[in-house]
Amino acid sequence: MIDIKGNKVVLIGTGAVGSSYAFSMLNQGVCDELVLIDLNEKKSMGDVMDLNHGVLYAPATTKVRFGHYTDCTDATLVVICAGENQKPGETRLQLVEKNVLISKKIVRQVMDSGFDGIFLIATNPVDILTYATWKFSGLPKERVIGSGTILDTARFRYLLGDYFGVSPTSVHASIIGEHGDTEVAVWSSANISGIPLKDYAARDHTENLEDKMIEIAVQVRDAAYKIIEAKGSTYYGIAMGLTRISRAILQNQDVILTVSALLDGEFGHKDVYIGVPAVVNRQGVREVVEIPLSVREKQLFDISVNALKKVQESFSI
Ligand SMILES: NC(=O)C1=CN([C@@H]2O[C@H](COP(=O)(O)OP(=O)(O)OC[C@H]3O[C@@H](n4cnc5c(N)ncnc54)[C@H](O)[C@@H]3O)[C@@H](O)[C@H]2O)C=CC1
Ligand SMILES: CC(=O)C(=O)O
Repeated sequence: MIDIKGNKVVLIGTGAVGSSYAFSMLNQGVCDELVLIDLNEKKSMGDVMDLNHGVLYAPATTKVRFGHYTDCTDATLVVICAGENQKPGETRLQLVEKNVLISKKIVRQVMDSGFDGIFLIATNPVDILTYATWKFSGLPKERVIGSGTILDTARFRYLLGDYFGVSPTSVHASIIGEHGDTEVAVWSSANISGIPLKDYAARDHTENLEDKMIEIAVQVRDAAYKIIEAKGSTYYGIAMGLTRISRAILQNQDVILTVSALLDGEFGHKDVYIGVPAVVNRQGVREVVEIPLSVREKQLFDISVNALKKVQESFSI
């Protein structure tokens, strides 16, 4: 059983994604203590100093410090953002070999500390890396979570909100499947405050909704490629998505988020970590929520599962 009092988070990997996550956590006052670890110790130490100089202006006093793997012993949450990122034009799946090796070393050191909390993984390809962490750690599936399609869903809701002129919080829609090229937009249940998209669009949007839907789904799928082409890597969006998941865990929120969770029969699949809506709380993933899918969406989801399983099977994880 996880200690429900402590709110200690250990972050491993303080590159662009990790340091943005640390900044976001500090700004939202989500944890009591945030420990930073990276192979590049000097960079982490610099980040610790820099972040601490902002604590005065944060909503809560988070203790930020540089640390080592022994700090994981009593951590509630270990967040892994360490590893290679994509170069322009590279897919997430092309990172798999290098990042699985890095993950193996990191997870071993975390587990050697006696860690008995929850892992949250961001390193790409995130679904495969989450599966690898689950296998390497030996922890129950509920306590190993990947960021999955949290970012893709945020991109989707942002673009739909922008198109329809409403806040993304009023858009209810999700992206499921691989965090990558085979992800699936769930149009069949997408709605704006309960109103199906086609009915909402009929009010004042004259454009062909089908064409717009295709355009938005492509924009979501290819967003990372565009950002990487423009500035080298993506980090703010995922940092805020990771903070949202961390808050759901640390504050025991029972909130439904699209994260990478292990399927155990849900959606007709087993033994694969993939982006799905799931109830997240202090125990990790409480349950996967089997939202209804159209026949076409289910076919696309199956293709996504098979794409991940193919990569999974090519490794002796
Ligand atoms: N899940 C998602 O939605 C997203 C995932 N990512 C992924 O996050 C990962 C990190 O990306 P960036 O921060 O941009 O990369 P980065 O290159 O800026 O940072 C990576 C950090 O990992 C550290 N590192 C490498 N090996 C390590 C080890 N064995 N132990 C400890 N630290 C180690 C490096 O020293 C470096 O500081 C990539 O795999 C990237 O693809 C990025 C954006 C979104
Ligand atoms: C890099 C990445 O996975 C993303 O921005 O979606």
